[in-house]
Amino acid sequence: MEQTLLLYAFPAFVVPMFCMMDAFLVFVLSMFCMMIYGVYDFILRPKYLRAKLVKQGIDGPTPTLILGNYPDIQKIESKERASDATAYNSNESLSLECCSALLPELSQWTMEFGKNFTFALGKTQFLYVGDGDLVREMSLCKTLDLGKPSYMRKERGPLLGKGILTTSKEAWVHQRKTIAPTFFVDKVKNMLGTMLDSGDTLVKSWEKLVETEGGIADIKVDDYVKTFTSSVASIAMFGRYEAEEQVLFSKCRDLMEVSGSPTVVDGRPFYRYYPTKKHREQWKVEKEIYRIIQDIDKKCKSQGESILQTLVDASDKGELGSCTPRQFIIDNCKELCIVAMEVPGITAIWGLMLLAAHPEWQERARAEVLEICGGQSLDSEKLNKMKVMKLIIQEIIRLYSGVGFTAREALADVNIGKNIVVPKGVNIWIWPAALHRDRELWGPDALKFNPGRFANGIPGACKIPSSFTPFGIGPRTCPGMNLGIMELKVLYALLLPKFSFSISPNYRHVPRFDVLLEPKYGVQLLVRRV
Ligand code: HEM
Repeated sequence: MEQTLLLYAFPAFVVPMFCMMDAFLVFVLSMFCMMIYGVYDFILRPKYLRAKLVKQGIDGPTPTLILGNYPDIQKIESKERASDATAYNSNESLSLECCSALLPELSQWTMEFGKNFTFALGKTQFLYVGDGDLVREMSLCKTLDLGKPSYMRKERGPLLGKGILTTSKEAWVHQRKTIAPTFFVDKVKNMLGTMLDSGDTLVKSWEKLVETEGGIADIKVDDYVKTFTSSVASIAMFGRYEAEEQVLFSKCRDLMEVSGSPTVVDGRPFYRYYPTKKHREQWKVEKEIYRIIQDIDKKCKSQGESILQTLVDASDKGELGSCTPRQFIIDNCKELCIVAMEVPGITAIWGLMLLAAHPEWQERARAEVLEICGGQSLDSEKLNKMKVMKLIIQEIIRLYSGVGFTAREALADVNIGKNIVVPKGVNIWIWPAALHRDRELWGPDALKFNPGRFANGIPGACKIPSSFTPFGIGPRTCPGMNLGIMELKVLYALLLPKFSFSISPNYRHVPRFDVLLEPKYGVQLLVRRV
């Protein structure tokens, strides 16, 4: 009897005890696994990646545990980062050196370790490629194992989402095959009419300003230029540029503004999840953009051909990766709006500043436009004949192409040329601003604005032509290149015959690198009628 009672009591008493022990064991085990994983992820893996690079002759500053080289960066930046320049003094020549002021740590490490070096931001190991020969090898590397860094999607989620700029492998191939043909030369040629109309609106508004200001207007050109690029982008994307699209592009600008520099660069891991004021603002604007694109999409269905329609058609076929069809449409649409407005916009703004600071080249370009157009309206044939303009645009994008880094992540071990194997997990950075100012590649006048250097093409200007990378490298080069160049040409060809410009005494020459390389306080010009 006693035995039977004990048998009955056994489960009632012991089972919960076992359960508690089980739960405790599971807890201890999972803590142990997490610790092991943490040690592997934060300490062993970065050490292993760094050792693999060092073994191949690529050295760099010694990282600290967990934080990597963040402490070094803070030390160097607090010493070296230039304070904002004062107003531009027209008696002095404009300094086109900006790398050591923007990211002094990269300049210092280049001096210490050579043009290629390795460093760590937290647990992420980087390979910085500043050597023209290695850039050339990279540009020949076609493997899909060179993808986009995962930190871009994590840190830039609200801004970029899962569109073409952040995806890799087969999902990227599908996005690329969908998007790139929409910017082929024949498609871009058809956008000329739109560009001329938008450019004409800009010219008329400056004419009015100059007139009301008594012959010379002090104009901050940024908003005018970005309205021009937004309207061109909008008509390509949606077939129209009306109130709703104007709100969309202005929200995209707000999102860029609140996005600032990525946290992987400023050193606060997991910071992106904190509901700070800035982050809440980003999440709010992101949602607004999502809603507006959805609304436009409903209306666009009846509008016929547009890039949005192309995205919709491709969203239910091909490899979407981790995207839902809706994300495929909306994230790509948002990315394209942002890129097509901001990058040619910022490049065109820098270009106006450079032309204003170099009246001799401004005059040559004006004379060429007047000679070729002879009072007639612009067309593609006339644009193609503008040789001086071509040189000027090449020099503008050499110095200030707007884009910060060309970034890649090795998604498997990747051979670059014959000598280097980049181990899986390493991020690669190429910095065009530094590469395009390298005296060994461009000669002693690398820091001068000299469009004439391109008179014999890129090989005549640069010792290793494939290290001229304003539009990136390899299979991921910019698909919007033709559109971007044509926008610059049209804008300058419309402005130059009407206006001459010089730099306003209120201009402050402070390049800023957040999402893109832009003029921190905008570009302010003194504009007169010719
Ligand atoms: C002067 C103007 C422009 C410049 C200097 C420029 C520059 C660049 C650069 C450097 C890249 C990175 C390439 C790489 O990672 O190797 C890029 C990518 C890209 N650009 Fe542009 N761009 C310009 C205009 C445009 C325009 C007008 C569009 C049209 C939407 C556009 C769309 C894109 C897209 C979609 C990508 C991502 C390509 C991919 O990852 O497959 N760009 N651009």
